[in-house]
Amino acid sequence: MLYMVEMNVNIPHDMPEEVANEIKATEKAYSQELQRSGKWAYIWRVVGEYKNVSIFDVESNEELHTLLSGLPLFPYMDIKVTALCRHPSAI
Ligand SMILES: O=C(O)CC1=CCC(=O)O1
Repeated sequence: MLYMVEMNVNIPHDMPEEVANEIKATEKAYSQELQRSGKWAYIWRVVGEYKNVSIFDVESNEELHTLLSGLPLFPYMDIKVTALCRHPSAI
């Protein structure tokens, strides 16, 4: 099942820089492992925003929820999930 996931990151301004950098490094490793597995199929930066648009290819809503809620930045993100299916005009 394919999903478009929009993640808008809002790290609190009063979070110490070292703490934020550690969380971002852990997030990067977590996301790259999922990218290597094929479950996190694409990730793009949205120009001019601390936001990404990603495509996930997972088995179920539950699996997607588990992966997203395990993101180290999860407590600091607004996440919008859109389920996708093949367009009838796609070739
Ligand atoms: O920087 C972001 O958009 C948040 C994020 C998700 C995966 C990652 O490595 O960073």
